[in-house]
Amino acid sequence: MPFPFDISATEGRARTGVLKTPRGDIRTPAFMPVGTAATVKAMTVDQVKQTGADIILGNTYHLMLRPGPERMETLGGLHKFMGWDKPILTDSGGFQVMSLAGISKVKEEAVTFSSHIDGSKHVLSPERSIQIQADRIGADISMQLDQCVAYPAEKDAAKKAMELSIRWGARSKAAFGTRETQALFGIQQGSTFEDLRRQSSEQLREIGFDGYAIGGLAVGEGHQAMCEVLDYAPEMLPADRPRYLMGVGKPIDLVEAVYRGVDMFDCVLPTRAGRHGQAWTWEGPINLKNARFAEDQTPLDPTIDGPSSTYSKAYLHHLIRADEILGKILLSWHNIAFFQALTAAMRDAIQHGRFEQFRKDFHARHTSN
Ligand SMILES: CNc1nc2c(CCNCc3ccccc3)c3nc(N)[nH]c(=O)c3cc2[nH]1
Repeated sequence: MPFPFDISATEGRARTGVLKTPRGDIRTPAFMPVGTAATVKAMTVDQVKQTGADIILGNTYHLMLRPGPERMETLGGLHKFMGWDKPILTDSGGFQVMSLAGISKVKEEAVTFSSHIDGSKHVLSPERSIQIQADRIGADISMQLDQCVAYPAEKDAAKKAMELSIRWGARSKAAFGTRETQALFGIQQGSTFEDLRRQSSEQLREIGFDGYAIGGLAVGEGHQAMCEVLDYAPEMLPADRPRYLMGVGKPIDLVEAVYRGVDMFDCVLPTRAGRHGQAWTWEGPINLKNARFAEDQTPLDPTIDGPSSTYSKAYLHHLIRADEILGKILLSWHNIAFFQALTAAMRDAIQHGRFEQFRKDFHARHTSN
């Protein structure tokens, strides 16, 4: 029985609802902070909770290299290990292998690669990825193993990767079996080719998943090209199940993807940008390193609880300039809280039938650079 997904309101293609899991409810549209190596970088789980996040991401690739799948299970699984008792979604590791690992080889049977940490050899098959995600890490939501092609892609290469991903999707589903307290999401591929994405969607639907991700985007195509794919891709997927756009994105990407029917997001941007002094605001990103903040006593955002409303830009400017650890902590915390405030505002707008107005106001106020 898949997790109940109750859509409480829609406006055009945008939806708002709740994905109910044994470890807690996930309010959608949802932004999922990324916790690569069993930590949302520079934040305690309590701080992550305070931002309003309902779910975080774990990463099979990183965790299988360190501390290792079997040790993770010995230690009671990721929730216990890191002290996060709400839902965790893990990616299957294939994307990270292609972007992080040393030499890697993709075969029908599995991906083989050498660790970027110590060069050790590893094998990731659909079956092994499911075992690591669902049984060793204990993820509430696991992702099928897939192959994401770079952008731009030749249509033939995109077709081959999409068809391999479908075969791996079927093997992932078979390995996952039927579970009462855990879910498995399929991943749509097909690069920027509408017919490939349609073929992928139809075959994913036949296999049957608890939720469906849109993969193969945020790989360098840019906002415009991504939106052109999102003009059709989300609605090729079942309307009654969650749609997760992987690796996205900037605030403007979230607004435009929600407008086109996406429910769930993950991105390293809030924490990564925070560590480099960038703070996200309703007017767009600002960099606290900039001298113009040296005597600015206003807070980042008085409407957001926590560091966003309790510290001056001048203080944050000082911390970042001094490369103080606290600067990375406070800006990561603010950015995650801002992304939660953004998704909360979109949920509220859709619930009250004013998302169109929200989207217009957002564009008027936000200058993305
Ligand atoms: C940034 N752009 C982007 N990211 C993509 C990802 C990874 C999503 N983030 C997962 C993560 C988990 C923990 C720690 C860090 C990251 C994808 N994952 C899969 N499986 N397939 C994709 O097509 C795919 C496409 C992507 N584009």
